[in-house]
Amino acid sequence: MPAASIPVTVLTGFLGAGKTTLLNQLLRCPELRDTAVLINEFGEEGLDHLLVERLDEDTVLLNAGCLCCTVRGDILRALDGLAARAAAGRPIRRVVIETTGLADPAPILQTLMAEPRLLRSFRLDCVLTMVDAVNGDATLDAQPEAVKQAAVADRLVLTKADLVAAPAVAALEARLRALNPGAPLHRAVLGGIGPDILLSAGPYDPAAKAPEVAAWPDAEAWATAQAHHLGHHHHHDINRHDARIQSFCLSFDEPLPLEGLASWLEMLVATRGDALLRVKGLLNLAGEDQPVVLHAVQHVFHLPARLAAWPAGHDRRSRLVFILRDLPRQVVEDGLAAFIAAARGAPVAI
Ligand SMILES: Nc1nc2c(ncn2[C@@H]2O[C@H](COP(=O)(O)OP(=O)(O)OP(=O)(O)O)[C@@H](O)[C@H]2O)c(=O)[nH]1
Repeated sequence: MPAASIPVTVLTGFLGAGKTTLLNQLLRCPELRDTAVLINEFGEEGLDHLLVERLDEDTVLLNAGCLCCTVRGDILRALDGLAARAAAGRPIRRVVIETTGLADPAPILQTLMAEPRLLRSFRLDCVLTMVDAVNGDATLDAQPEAVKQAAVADRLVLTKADLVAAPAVAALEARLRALNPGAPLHRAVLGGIGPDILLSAGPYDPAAKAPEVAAWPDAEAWATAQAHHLGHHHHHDINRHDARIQSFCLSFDEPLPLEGLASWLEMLVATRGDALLRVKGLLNLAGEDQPVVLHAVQHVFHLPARLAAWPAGHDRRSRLVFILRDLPRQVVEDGLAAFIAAARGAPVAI
């Protein structure tokens, strides 16, 4: 491993756990200047690249998709590009890869630990896994990738403890400690944690993990070799995520009435919160100059936030990204259209 290799942090955690919130806070710290960021989102069209506040030439978007070979190819290409820029004198002191919330982290770890040309310039430093105190317990029960994310972590960060009673937080922390006894467990409310969470973590040591966890990246290498051998490498591996999960983005040219949108979302969260893995919106609301960001995570509808301005270079259409389990797109489109039409016929209150 060359002494000058650039440390890479993998930032993971289930949908809506608070990864982008933490990243935005960390990227403001002077200690983390010269950090490049790779963002991978699930679905055809994501919004994270618009919600990460520092968007510059060192922020790279990976093609949306599950973590099959296609996305791994993107990671390789993106890291090659960063290595070339570092060699040409650009100060890149660290890389953070924000994975999709549905990502099984093993393919990324395997790529980072075993790809010879990456090892010349980069070293896997730390896997930081965020767990949401509101949904964490249910998510660990239902989603095997969330268990993997927590089990491979070097550091665990529990978020949203401000929304949950202390005994439930303590029970979830006990579960996480049992799942990954070696990883220090921190808490962060709205991304409030210092840069040391990244700076003092690495290097990643698979030998320190439970034996079956340490074996995951190798199992991954074997599976990849098989897939290539079988010529499957351009297909999504549906086992990487549940085939019942789908993602899509709806966009709207005209400003939306907050009233109709909010009543529809409240209804959806109340009746189908189980199906609503994630909703993210960047919205142009009628009567508002600033864009409004909206987040729902399963049964939790977070307080909408205003951004200071529209992201540079992007039009002002509203976009709503959905990640749903067992809820057809048509049901969502029809319900939303009906609520919007009803609200447009009525006076809009902001
Ligand atoms: N109350 C509270 N809300 C939080 C906390 N951390 C994050 N949130 C909110 O949770 C919502 C989702 O946060 P994000 O940072 O977008 O989550 P993410 O993990 O990047 O989401 P995906 O990229 O979809 O997986 C936002 O509305 C945040 O403001 C926290 O500690 N407390």
